[in-house]
Amino acid sequence: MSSVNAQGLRLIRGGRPIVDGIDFAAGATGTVAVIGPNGAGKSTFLKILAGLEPDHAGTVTIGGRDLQSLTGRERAAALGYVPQNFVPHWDITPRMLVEMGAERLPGFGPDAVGKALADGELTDLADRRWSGLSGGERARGLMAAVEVTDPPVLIADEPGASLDIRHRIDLVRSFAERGKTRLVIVALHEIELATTWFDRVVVIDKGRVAADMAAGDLVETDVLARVFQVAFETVSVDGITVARPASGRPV
Ligand SMILES: Nc1ncnc2c1ncn2[C@@H]1O[C@H](COP(=O)(O)OP(=O)(O)OP(=O)(O)O)[C@@H](O)[C@H]1O
Repeated sequence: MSSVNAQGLRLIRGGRPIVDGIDFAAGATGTVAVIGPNGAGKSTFLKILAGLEPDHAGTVTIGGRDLQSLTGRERAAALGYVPQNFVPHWDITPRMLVEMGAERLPGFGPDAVGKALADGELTDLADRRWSGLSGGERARGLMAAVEVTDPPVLIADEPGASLDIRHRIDLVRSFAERGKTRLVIVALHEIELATTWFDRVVVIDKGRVAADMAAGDLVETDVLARVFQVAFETVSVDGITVARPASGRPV
């Protein structure tokens, strides 16, 4: 189990700050949704947390250890990262990808690979080439390759973007379950899913944190309308108040 602590994150690209002073701290368990408009800096923020943008300013610690000081193997044990875009360099199969995930860490055998493939409903597709898979099947393969390592910290960048509604709900449900014992940080665009299934929502706008609060508190504020420039309404679902766009009306 690992807490995450990030202080003073800043990253310049193309001569401008695309992450512009983000502080973020999370305990060893829970679910955090990262939302914000296109280009707000969500992916860049998650890449910094995953150790993939080493030229950023500021510090990131995982389990109290500076991320930059970890070896590749230690980092692989500390966190799992699901990128927004993944293009394999050769025509890999889901089984090969999951095996590569499992091989990164000791103690994982064929049983774990088979279970991860089954959990992703990929058993029948396990040996099909990547080029022959649909977008959603690829997304499930990618998730399976990270989940097989059962990382203490799971960071995922729009992992449900190409999934149909059932698989998307299955995915957020699995994040909610995982968040009981692990830390899960997910960027996504579906405000309704973010406010329904995640404990906490971080809203990023123009490289900064516009709000960072419990989902139930966020829906009572005007932050969503201000940041997204769309009117939102709240509805009560199973005793949880969630936000959804009010028929796409602009603010
Ligand atoms: N290498 C780069 N050079 C210049 N600008 C960049 C570079 N990488 C990212 N950016 C810009 O930084 C901003 C933040 O990008 P990022 O991918 O983090 O946004 P995002 O919030 O994840 O967006 P989306 O919702 O569209 O996925 C964007 O305006 C993007 O064009």
